Amino acid sequence: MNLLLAQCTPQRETLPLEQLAEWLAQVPAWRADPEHKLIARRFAFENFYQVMAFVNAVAEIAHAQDHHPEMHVGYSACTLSYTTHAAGGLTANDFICAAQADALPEAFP
Ligand SMILES: C[C@H](O)[C@H](O)[C@H]1CNC2=NC(N)=NC(=O)C2=N1
Repeated sequence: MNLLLAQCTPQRETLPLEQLAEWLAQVPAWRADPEHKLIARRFAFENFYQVMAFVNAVAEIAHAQDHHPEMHVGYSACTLSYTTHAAGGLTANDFICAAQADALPEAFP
């Protein structure tokens, strides 16, 4: 699956470990928690204007994909985490949105 072009669909089953490893390798800046319930990445910026532009772009991805992150927003950084509530863990939807967030501009990649 091309994660950048993919569209989220309703998911109720978490991913098998093998698939998880393959997609984690495609979004290397993201970390899974030890229980593989979520993936997270910190994005760094020069100032709050850049942070909020990023937050709004991530919101557009969420609307388009109907899949929604947790966002921790600070003055010069935003940490995103994705999990699929309906599955109780990680699904394709989390990796699709992570890959699409990776494609947004970042001040300090
Ligand atoms: C019907 C709709 O697709 C679901 O409620 C979506 C909305 N956004 C969601 N976002 C996330 N992160 N997990 C979900 O299970 C989820 N479910």
